[in-house]
Amino acid sequence: MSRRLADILGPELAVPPGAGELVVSGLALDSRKVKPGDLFAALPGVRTDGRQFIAMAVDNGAACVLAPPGTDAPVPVVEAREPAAALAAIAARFYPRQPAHIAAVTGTNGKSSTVEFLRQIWAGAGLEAAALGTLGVTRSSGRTEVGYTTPDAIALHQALDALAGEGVTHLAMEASSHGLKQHRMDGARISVSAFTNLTQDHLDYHPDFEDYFASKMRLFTALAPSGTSAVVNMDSDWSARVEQTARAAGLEVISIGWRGRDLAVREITPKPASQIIRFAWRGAEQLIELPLIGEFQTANALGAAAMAIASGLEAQSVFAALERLTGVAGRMQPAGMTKDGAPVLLDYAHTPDGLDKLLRAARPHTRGRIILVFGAGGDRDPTKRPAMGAVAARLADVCIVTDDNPRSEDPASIRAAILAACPGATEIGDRESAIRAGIEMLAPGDALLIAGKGHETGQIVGGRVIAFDEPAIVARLLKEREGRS
Ligand SMILES: CC(=O)N[C@H]1[C@@H](OP(=O)(O)OP(=O)(O)OC[C@H]2O[C@@H](n3ccc(=O)[nH]c3=O)[C@H](O)[C@@H]2O)O[C@H](CO)[C@@H](O)[C@@H]1O[C@H](C)C(=O)N[C@@H](C)C(=O)N[C@H](CCC(=O)O)C(=O)O
Ligand SMILES: Nc1ncnc2c1ncn2[C@@H]1O[C@H](COP(=O)(O)OP(=O)(O)OP(=O)(O)O)[C@@H](O)[C@H]1O
Ligand SMILES: N[C@H](CCC[C@H](N)C(=O)O)C(=O)O
Ligand SMILES: [Mg+2]
Repeated sequence: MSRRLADILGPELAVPPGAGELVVSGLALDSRKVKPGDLFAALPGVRTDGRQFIAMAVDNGAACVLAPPGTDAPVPVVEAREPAAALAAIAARFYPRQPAHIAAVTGTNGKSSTVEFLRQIWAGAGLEAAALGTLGVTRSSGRTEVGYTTPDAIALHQALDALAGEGVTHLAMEASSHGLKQHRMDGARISVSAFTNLTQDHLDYHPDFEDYFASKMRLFTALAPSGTSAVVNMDSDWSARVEQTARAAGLEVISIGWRGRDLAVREITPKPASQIIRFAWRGAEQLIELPLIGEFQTANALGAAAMAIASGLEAQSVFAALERLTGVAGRMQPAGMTKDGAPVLLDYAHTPDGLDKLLRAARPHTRGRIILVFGAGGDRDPTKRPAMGAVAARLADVCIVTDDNPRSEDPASIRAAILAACPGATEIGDRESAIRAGIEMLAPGDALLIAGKGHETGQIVGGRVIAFDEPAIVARLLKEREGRS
């Protein structure tokens, strides 16, 4: 695919002198991936600056460079004061097709679940639907990985174009705070947006909580067109400010949750494998049975339902669809049970609030003890480690602290930071051994929760990804236990 540079710059960027007929054959933001004829976007980064790699990009055949004003290069330079935002606009023109309806979800927790539930509701209504986020691109036919929750502008627009080309009309995507702050999805044409909740995460990347909040709010203030609907879950501490921000941006707020006005939750009754939810939709009482456990899954399912209605589906058929939802990979995922029926559940809780919600979700379903195996990621917000330890100490009966993607850090010091706030916990660094210990402890009535890895298939140690198939490991260890008894 090739395009004239002049055709992909749009009105806001000037064509460099002499580059009027220049043809660009691709886009790249990593000099190591530049191919002959590409436009190389030299973006300022956290660790370094893309401008340092212009020479490498040109050596690899870059035809032109996108960079801040005043950048020198031996090829034409497209100057942009905000090169990341400019790249998003360029990528949207280079890869012009997008699904007609794009729903975008932001918040600390619940994005992947909400977009997957929305995809299921749309698909059940006969629409060509997809979800895009941490789990990759999901279609009814299966999943392909994308590596990020919100991929970079080039990868994102390539994916949007390909999905539209395959006939996808309805896409639900995750808007991460990194993605929003780095303008990765500024070129996506959003028709409905949503906010789930806001609690601590990513304070390694965001200088403070206000910056984290403001980054999330770009979805409403900069991306969602005025007049479109924004679904706001009202049950988090930040919801009132979120609602105000959305209204000020000219969005039609649909407020949901216990404190919601459009969709007001009245009562949730947990059953062994489901929950009965009584709620009002614009004043009319509704009663449904959601075939999933955990109150947080109710919040996500109702958020998806409100977005589906905002996208044009009829409310009663959407609520009926909630009764057919299937669980999201790695979120409260049953992974087996002992022969006495003590369950093992896998979950992706990796924040203090995620753990809190997970442990509270499991409690009504557990007669005996809740045994929790968890860790915290390396090269991620270190301040969430003791906070996660404290939540675990408060709400689990037995805690086993283990490793979860130590990346470049010393795993023992990550565990130590958790253990400092989780005094009674057992420390077992090796994740498989930690799971084995949890399984060995299970008595009738107990439940084992294994948090942090969810759908992930590897343990990232240093720069290496070591295969770690948690469902298969749990199945094998349960079998071993049964073999001995
Ligand atoms: C913290 C963060 O967001 N980092 C992203 C960011 O990297 P950076 O700012 O550190 O980049 P840098 O190393 O300073 O380099 C600056 C520029 O020079 C370029 N470069 C660099 C080296 C080189 O040899 N040649 C070259 O051209 C880089 O491509 C980059 O454009 O820009 C890079 C290029 O797009 C991303 O790959 C990188 O993601 C890193 C690997 C990452 O781990 N990101 C995670 C934290 C992330 O984005 N997560 C969010 C949220 C997850 C969630 O909670 O759901 C997500 O959306 O996935
Ligand atoms: N609405 C919610 N409120 C609080 N915690 C939640 C909620 N939904 C999910 N969680 C917890 O967070 C975990 C991750 O959920 P999910 O993957 O849907 O969130 P996410 O926002 O996509 O996360 P990520 O930032 O990794 O993309 C779940 O496994 C669960 O433990
Ligand atoms: N999207 C989150 C996922 C964390 C999952 C956990 N397994 C970890 O590695 O910390 C992040 O990249 O911060
Ligand atoms: Mg996600």
